[in-house]
Amino acid sequence: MSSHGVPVPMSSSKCGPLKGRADVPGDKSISHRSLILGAMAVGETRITGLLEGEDVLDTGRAMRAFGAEVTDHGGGEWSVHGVGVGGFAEPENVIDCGNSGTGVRLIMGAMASTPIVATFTGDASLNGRPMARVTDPLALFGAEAVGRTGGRLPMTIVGAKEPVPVRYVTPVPSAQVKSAVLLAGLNAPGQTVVIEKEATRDHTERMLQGFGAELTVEDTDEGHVITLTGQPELKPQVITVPRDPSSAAFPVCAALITEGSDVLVPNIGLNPTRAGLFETLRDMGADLTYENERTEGGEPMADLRARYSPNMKGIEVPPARAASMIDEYPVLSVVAANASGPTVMRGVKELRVKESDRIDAMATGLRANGVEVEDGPDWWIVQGRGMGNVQGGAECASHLDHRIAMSFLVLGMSTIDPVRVDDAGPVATSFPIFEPLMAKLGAKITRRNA
Ligand SMILES: O=C(O)C1=C[C@@H](OP(=O)(O)O)[C@@H](O)[C@H](O)C1
Ligand SMILES: C=C(OP(=O)(O)O)C(=O)O
Repeated sequence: MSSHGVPVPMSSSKCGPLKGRADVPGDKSISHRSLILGAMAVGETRITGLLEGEDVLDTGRAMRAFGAEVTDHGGGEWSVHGVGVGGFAEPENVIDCGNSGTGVRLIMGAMASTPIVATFTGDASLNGRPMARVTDPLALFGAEAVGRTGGRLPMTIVGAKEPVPVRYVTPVPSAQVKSAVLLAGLNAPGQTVVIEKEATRDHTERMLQGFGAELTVEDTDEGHVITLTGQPELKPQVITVPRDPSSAAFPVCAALITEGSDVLVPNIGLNPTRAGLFETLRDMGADLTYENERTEGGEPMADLRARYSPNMKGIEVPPARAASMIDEYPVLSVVAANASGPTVMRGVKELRVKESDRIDAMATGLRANGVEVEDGPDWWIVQGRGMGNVQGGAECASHLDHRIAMSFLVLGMSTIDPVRVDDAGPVATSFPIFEPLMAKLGAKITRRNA
């Protein structure tokens, strides 16, 4: 569905080699956090390379509703004039976070320890996703939440009048939950502690330190212990958003399965909490190299070079790697379908509560296109058919999920018959230039009539 609610059906088919350079947009996780932390700092944060996808634009609008001045200077340059920790104003209207779990959960955290009331909603996908995972810990700060049955949006959060700091062990491996607690901890006096058993993306921790908060991270027997001292004055920052490894995944995987391809995806952050897919592809035998490796803004970076890799083998993906590639399993399953032998993915229950049930969405579409897939509550196995041997020819449902839509469009580049996607509109949430970028490399992705 486009943001206007009209489905955007597309199809993709075999094409000549993909060649050239793919400049993917800014990192979605860092873009959300730049706007939210900018709004909680005192003074003006400048942001270059912000992802101008619908998810992030919704977060920008939300920050305005809470009183920050958010200005688009054009060309990915933005500024946020923040109101300080505890300075959020009460929004006059409902906050619509669109399709974005990150947006709504982080913003709920950011306002939960301030004595204001806000009501949140989203699209049909977001309104079906679980929110108790954030409202449970936010209640410990003193915030109250009233939503629909099952802890679903629309939901009203009554911020704590006298917030208290919290010690919280995250029950699910989720950077969104961790971040919501840390952002709520900003306006609680004393130390808020979050403990996670499995490390998840650490952008909130790094950025909070960058904004001047006192935050320490320790590895202990209990897990990863993050301690934040509340009520700091956050100092505005100048931020250059790195390009998004989760978006880079699509041209990289497309190149690996399209005959003769050689694609360069420059300036990709390889923070170990995000780089699991690329390691996995290399373990499968992909011709994927890191060129020009360097460190920028404290983050490891490289240019990714992906070449057609006809002899990849299925593997058992280490479950310990799941959090570092959680958004990349759908497109990995497309590569797995073109590898030889089974690819086994375990410890991935979280895939069932994303924009769609991603195991079910991919398994159904892959099966319809001639790939054998088995699945259980927290695992799935894709039986690889060998490069170029997937039949294709079926229509796949994207279920309002950008990553499902893009994954099936990548699948169509390798199949014998074209693959159709019922609605690629959601791609605009995270990768608004996906279509022209892939076309420039040589992909055949076309819009169809509904
Ligand atoms: O914190 C973030 O920016 C994100 C965390 C992940 O979600 P979970 O924390 O729910 O796993 C990921 O799927 C999402 O795309 C972005
Ligand atoms: C899961 C995702 O996003 P979110 O949770 O922010 O909707 C994603 O981008 O793959």
